[in-house]
Amino acid sequence: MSTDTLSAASARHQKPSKTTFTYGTAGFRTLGSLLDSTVFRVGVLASLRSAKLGGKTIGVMITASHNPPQDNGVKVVDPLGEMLPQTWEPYATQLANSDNFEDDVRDLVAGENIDVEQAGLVVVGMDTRETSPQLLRAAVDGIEVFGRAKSFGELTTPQLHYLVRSHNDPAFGEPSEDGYNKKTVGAVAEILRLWNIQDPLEITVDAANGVGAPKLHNLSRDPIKITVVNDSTHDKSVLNVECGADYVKTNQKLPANVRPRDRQLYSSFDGDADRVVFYYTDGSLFHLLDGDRIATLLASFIDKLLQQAKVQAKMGIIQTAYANGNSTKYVQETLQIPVDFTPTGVKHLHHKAQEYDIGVYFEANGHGTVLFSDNLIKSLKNKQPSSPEEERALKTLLLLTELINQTVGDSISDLFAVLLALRIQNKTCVDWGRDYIELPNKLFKVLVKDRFAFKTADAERRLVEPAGLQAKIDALVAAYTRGRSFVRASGTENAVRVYSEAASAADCAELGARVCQLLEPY
Ligand SMILES: CC(=O)N[C@H]1[C@@H](OP(=O)(O)O)O[C@H](CO)[C@@H](O)[C@@H]1O
Ligand SMILES: [Mg+2]
Repeated sequence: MSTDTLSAASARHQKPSKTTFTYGTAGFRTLGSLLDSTVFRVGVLASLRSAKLGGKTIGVMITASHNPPQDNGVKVVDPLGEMLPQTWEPYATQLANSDNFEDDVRDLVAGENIDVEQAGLVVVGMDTRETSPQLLRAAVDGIEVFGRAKSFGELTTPQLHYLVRSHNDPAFGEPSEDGYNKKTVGAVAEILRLWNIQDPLEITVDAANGVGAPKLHNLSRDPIKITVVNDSTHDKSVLNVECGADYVKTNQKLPANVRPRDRQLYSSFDGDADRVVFYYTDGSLFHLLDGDRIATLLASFIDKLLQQAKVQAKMGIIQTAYANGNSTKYVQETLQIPVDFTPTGVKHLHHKAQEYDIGVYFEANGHGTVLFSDNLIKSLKNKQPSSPEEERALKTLLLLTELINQTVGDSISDLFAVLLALRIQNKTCVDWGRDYIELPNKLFKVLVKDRFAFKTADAERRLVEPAGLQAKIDALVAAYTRGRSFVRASGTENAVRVYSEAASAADCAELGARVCQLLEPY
């Protein structure tokens, strides 16, 4: 180990005192001004991860997604574009907080039996935040202690995942941003051609003033026509402010600067473009089409294609406790597709989805994707169609496996998949909104002394600690028709979240407020 380099480099990235860092639902996330040492250390960890895996390419993404402009964050991406395995998360947390960094690195190297000479490439991307460029430099500094860094500058999070995967697996696509664009636009164009659709795919997207904006501009070429609003990435103070997928989903209202025409579809990305939600207005009414809707739309579209292609496949939809109760009912009773529940955070949903031939996973907030198993792709490729209809369905399915990001939720590819599903099925946004009627639901954020005191079970739907609290929630819920409420600690913010739903909006608000009151002593 080049201890001199490690100590010299780490001396340039002093850890702030009195701050504890935790690798949570989506890596480290806090004020950007506090993160220099953490990002440097994550850089070191990423190159060690690469060494551990015999030199495979690893990714580091600098972003705080939908968080406010002053925040930032960092996460590590594994070779096939998956999240860092949970067994390595404690190493990340330990190194970030270590007062004996060099010793702890040495212990990790010995404990995991890592040959640091094996450290290979780490690709790095960042969102558009003010602190991102300096944090990117800290990451590179850390990576270069043992390995090699390649910075791609501004990227969406899913583009970084794509790049990691394509560096390790050339069949996945060209390892460049241009390769990502070509793969995406190529699949869209080919699907439109198969279905003889002449008009381009058109929509207005609120890009949250984030990195999705320039990336959408790059992609907006024949046959894709996108109008981007909230695309001010130069003004660093407006990222995610009164706009973006999280704002629209949480407040259930239009973002700033979108002036909709009635019954027309609009969409919002989050700050790093891995979440997308849709909506339309009808008079004074605002209709949100969230991640639950995207899952049902794509699953039913794919199901139809499977039938047309005469292909048998095991499909499942993966949800979290935040999925609307009526979406679950619709999937189980009308679509007759099995539903699984996992804890919050795409890493959990992603793993569950891998158990199916086709695993459709979306968090209600619009973060998700559709995974196709290698076996299924192989059988789609090998199948000899016996009619033109069958052939078109088979080809469309194969192109969807190219279009839809197989590594992580991706606003851009999800956007196109949704627009294609609607267009091919001649379905309007109003039809889509009528698939099922959502139960009124509300999300609350409660500040508590210690969010880590809140421990859950049953895919986070029940509290096991603090003792006795779940029984009180159950007693409240029992009084409301179709009532449901649960409490869990956020993994990205210093708060506890409360979710409520019920048959009427008034009941939903009252139930949620009462559950929030139960948290006052904590
Ligand atoms: C209710 C909610 O939307 N929670 C979000 C949020 O996690 P929390 O652990 O709830 O803070 O951020 C995660 C990362 O983006 C996302 O995966 C998750 O769905
Ligand atoms: Mg995000």
